[in-house]
Parts: sequence; structure tokens; C-alpha cells
Amino acid sequence: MNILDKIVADKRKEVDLKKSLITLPQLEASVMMERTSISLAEVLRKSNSGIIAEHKRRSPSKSVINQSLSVQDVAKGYTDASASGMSVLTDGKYFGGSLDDLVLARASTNIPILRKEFIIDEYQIVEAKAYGADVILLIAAILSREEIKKFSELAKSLGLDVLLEVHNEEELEKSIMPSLDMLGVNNRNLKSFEVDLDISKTLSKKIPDDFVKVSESGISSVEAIRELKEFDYQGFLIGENFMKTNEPGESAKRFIDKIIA
Ligand SMILES: O=C(O)c1ccccc1NCC(=O)[C@H](O)[C@H](O)COP(=O)(O)O
Repeated sequence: MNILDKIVADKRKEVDLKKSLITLPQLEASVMMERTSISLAEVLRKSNSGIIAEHKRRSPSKSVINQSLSVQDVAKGYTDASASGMSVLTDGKYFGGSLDDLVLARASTNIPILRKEFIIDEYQIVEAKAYGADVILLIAAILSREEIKKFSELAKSLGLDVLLEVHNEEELEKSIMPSLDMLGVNNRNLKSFEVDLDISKTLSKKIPDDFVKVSESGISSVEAIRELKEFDYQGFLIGENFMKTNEPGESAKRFIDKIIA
């Protein structure tokens, strides 16, 4: 079984357990359900940098990245750096994240927050809203077209933006639909962990102009951003490059300042 299949199998068990502990009506009672979400797609359309800075403690490809920082400090740092958005990993087993991280990030910043999660059930979308996210991620590699449609339409009905992630042409063709806001190309193969920025460059031509294009993973230089901008990317999801430092906010600030200089 590859790592992605393992993550999804664990996620199914986790979601089933959660559903038995916290019911949908209980989730829907969260004050956050009334909050007006901020559109990351709109922010990216107007942004000069397009950086979506990620809070990432560890990962299957790198094990430990940074376990010592508070998510509040990281969120404040990314906000001071003028990041366009923040991505918060909420998976515990493989990434060391949690829904607490999402709530704490929400309490520390007003920039749009992406719940970075392996979404396989509508329950997790309501959860994303209830815990303060503005955007959800849907990963084409683990969802059918019907699921992408059902999940993205639910997210839109809750006022959330949808970032749909693909890694190849087949996933892209299966996924295009009007209920998506952003098309993300993951440069990392989630089964082999191989990273190649050319994946973003190759797929860009196939993404219709109606969607904001986001390039994800393996980005560590301003030169790479400049090249990706030539391929019409407006969003850039960066995790490890910032989180591996002692001050992710400062690191993001220097990076963003260089882009907009
Ligand atoms: O990062 C991983 O090792 C990973 C492995 C399996 C599934 C997903 C994974 N990462 C999730 C992400 O998409 C990245 O955290 C995000 O794009 C930022 O990537 P990076 O800048 O390379 O940290």
C-alpha cells in the first residue's frame, strides 16, 4: 500500500470515530458557522506575491521540519510578512497538525486560511467551517468526479473557497467544474514524493483561465516564483522552505519582499 492509500485508510477510521463523538448538529452549532469567510481566490487575483504560507510540523517525506513553534506565532509572522493566505495542516498522524491548530491560527490572523487536509467526507467540510477555515483542499487523486462535485458544492454553500489539487492531466480532466475556485498543481508526487516544478509548467496550459492557478510544493526560491508567474500562476503554496527556519514569518517576509521589489 502506498503512503497516500495509508493516509486515506486512516482518515476513514478517524472520520467515522469523530462522527460518533461529535454530531453534525453539534458542529453546526459553532459560532464560526456564522462567520463570513474571506475568499483566497479574490486575494490572490489582486496580490503581487501570491504566497500561501503553510504551518507544517512534519511530513511523510521529511519527517521532522519544526516541532518547537507555536501556531499563533507562525500565523502572526505570516500575517506581518503580508502573505496572501495561510495553510494549516490538520492531519495529526502524518503531519503533526490538529483542528486546535486551525482554531488558534484563526484567532491569530485575518488572512484567509486553507484547511490542509485529506478530505474524504462531507463531515470534514462542515468541520473546516466550524473551526474557522476559509478554504478547503480537495485532492483529485483520492476522489471521484462525483465526490469532487458533491464536496465542492457543499463547500460553496457554506461560503468556503475550494482549491482542487491535481498532479497530472488525467486528474485535471476529471475535475474541471464550475464549483471550484482555484486549481492547484502539486509538484510533489504524493506516492513517490518526487518533486518537479515542471509539472506546474506543463499543466498550466490545460487549466482554463476562469480558475486561479496555484503551484504547490517544492518551491524554495524567488526565481522559481518568477518562472511560474510566466505560466500564469497567481498562487504559490510554500511550507518547508519557511517552516524549516526558526522564524518562518521572518523567512516569509524576506521572500515576499524580494518578489515584490
Ligand atoms: O509534504 C509531504 O511530504 C506530503 C506527503 C504526502 C501527501 C502530502 C504531502 N504534503 C502536503 C502538501 O501538499 C505540502 O505540505 C504543501 O504543498 C507544501 O509543500 P512544501 O513547500 O514542499 O513543504
